[in-house]
Amino acid sequence: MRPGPVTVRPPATSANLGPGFDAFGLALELRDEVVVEALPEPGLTVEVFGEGAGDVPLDERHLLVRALRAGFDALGGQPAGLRVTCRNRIPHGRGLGSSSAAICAGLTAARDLADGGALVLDDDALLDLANRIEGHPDNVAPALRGGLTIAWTQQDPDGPRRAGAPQKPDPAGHTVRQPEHMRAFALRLDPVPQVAAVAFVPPNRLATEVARGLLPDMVPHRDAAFNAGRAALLTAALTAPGLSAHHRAELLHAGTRDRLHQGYRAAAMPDSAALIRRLRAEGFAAFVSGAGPTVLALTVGPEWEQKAVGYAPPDWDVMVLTVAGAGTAGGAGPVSGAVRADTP
Ligand SMILES: Nc1ncnc2c1ncn2[C@@H]1O[C@H](COP(=O)(O)OP(=O)(O)OP(=O)(O)O)[C@@H](O)[C@H]1O
Ligand SMILES: N[C@@H](CCO)C(=O)O
Repeated sequence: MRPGPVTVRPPATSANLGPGFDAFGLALELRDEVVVEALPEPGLTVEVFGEGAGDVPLDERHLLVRALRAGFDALGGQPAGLRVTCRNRIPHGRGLGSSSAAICAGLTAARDLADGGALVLDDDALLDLANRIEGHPDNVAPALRGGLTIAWTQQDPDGPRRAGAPQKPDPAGHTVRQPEHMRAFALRLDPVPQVAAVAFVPPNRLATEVARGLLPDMVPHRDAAFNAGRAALLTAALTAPGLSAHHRAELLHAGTRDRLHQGYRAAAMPDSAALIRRLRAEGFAAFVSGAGPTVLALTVGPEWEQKAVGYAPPDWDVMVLTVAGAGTAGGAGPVSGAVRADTP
């Protein structure tokens, strides 16, 4: 075990993007910064500045600490002591992937501190472990890899006893929600550089668990077929080169329609639903970010960004965010800003 400290900077993420429920995710250039140090003496110190300060627990229940513990378990052992410092910018419980950022930061820091960590927990195993803690892969995939990701789970080709993944919940309460025999995968794509996002963040929170509880067990076949087509269209609208801005904006608008989750959740976020209606009526590709209540509008240039910002309700935060080319664990795309650096 290296003492560190190591610094990791996980990006915010927006999941679903309209039709890609539990599959699509986009990494956004808004990052938390986490410093983790392994100490020779027993004990745990957690400091939180910014988002979540005074709110999240500062002990073993802290989500990032739980991810660190799960990471160290998978890597073969816990350090004697830990010091964790979080400088958070991603708002909590708003649909911008704060919980995934914490999980991915914890796992990546554990891997960076462990001797030979990347050999034991490679990028695929890291994604799978992150998904086991989060419960769905669409935020953790872009949080780890950056860019636009399409995530899915399928039967583990190596069987349920593959090394590096926890087999069951342990007494310390490290959550393992995904069935053991299922494994998470993700494909990373690069949106064209013109695409950015305007995030409208309301003052109120909506917990993902609550929003998931509003979804029905069954949906009409025609709605499933509708979303499948729009999801395919959105992938092309985000990545196909050579489209005019006007044509791309039209395709993004059509490609961000959804019938599988937003309608069922609208009553829990009526202001978000109203803002989406206004933005879409003006041609913006607007949708609920993740489980909400943040509204995201995909844009195709500075004029669109500036116009969209004007729709922000008075007491909401509004941010123009570029796509993050690099995730917590690196990424193949263009990097805006340092992603990870060992603190001297
Ligand atoms: N950086 C963090 N450190 C510790 N706990 C966190 C952190 N970020 C999120 N959490 C925990 O996760 C909760 C928010 O998770 P939740 O999944 O409801 O929202 P989200 O991740 O912000 O949104 P979404 O999953 O829809 O994108 C917080 O209330 C807090 O308990
Ligand atoms: N796909 C998840 C994302 C949560 O961030 C949901 O909408 O519940």
